[in-house]
Amino acid sequence: MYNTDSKEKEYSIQTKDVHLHYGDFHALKGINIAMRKNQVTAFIGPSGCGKSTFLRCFNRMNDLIDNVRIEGDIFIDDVDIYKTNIQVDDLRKHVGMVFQKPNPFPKSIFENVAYGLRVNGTSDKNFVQERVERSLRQAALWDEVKDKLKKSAFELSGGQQQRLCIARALAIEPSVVLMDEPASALDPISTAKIEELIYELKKDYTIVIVTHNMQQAGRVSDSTAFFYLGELVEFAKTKTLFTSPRDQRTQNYITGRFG
Ligand SMILES: Nc1ncnc2c1ncn2[C@@H]1O[C@H](COP(=O)(O)OP(=O)(O)OP(=O)(O)O)[C@@H](O)[C@H]1O
Repeated sequence: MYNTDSKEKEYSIQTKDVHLHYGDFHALKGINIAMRKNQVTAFIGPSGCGKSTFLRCFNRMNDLIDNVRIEGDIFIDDVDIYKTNIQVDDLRKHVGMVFQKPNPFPKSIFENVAYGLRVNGTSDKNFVQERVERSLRQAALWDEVKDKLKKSAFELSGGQQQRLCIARALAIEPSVVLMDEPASALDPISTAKIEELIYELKKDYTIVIVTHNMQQAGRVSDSTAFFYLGELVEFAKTKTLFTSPRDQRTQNYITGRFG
């Protein structure tokens, strides 16, 4: 159903006039954006401006919240994910997510990565083995864990656990990976590893990352979107947005005048 042919497609995520209300509160106000395939897009903006809310729209995580109303269109690889009759489970196989705090399951390292494959009914042992290894390599964790795959995921450090969660997201071969402040709970060395990893992963995936850290946005992203009070104020190539923003509000934010 999803069109992921890289030759044909320029954009992986496109939204048209997206509004989101939490009850009476208007959290997203008419967001239009087109995010390129195999690029990293960063969402920045002061606390409460709607970055995570917008990110959660892309895998329909907001559906779980009471009183949410979403209007507009969100296309992921050409499928309108709110209007087409799709299974949310299928969408989430296509759009993986990594959260702020590492959240491994109380299982072994191996089983954490194999989890999505097992849920999808994959039982071929060799296939699972290969996919787990490949995902751990992609997440730059294989060398650190290859001799202890049967150990509990909780025995890993916080930074390793986060890379394990990235491997778990990659194992089911999504097209898009959403990351909500993936390094904010980590020390500088682990943060650097996650940033390198994000840079590597864009060869194979489209990545959207929410970050409070403007230096991080500058290091890892190709394009940056600045949000303010539920509006998308400015979206541009990262270098352009940080060196010559068009909007005064962006200028104020990146120079530390608020937020
Ligand atoms: N489940 C919810 N119910 C009601 N309001 C919510 C809910 N989740 C978020 N909001 C409100 O929507 C607005 C946007 O929140 P959101 O978490 O998307 O912002 P954010 O930019 O990601 O903030 P932060 O950087 O602090 O994580 C905020 O005013 C928040 O209080």
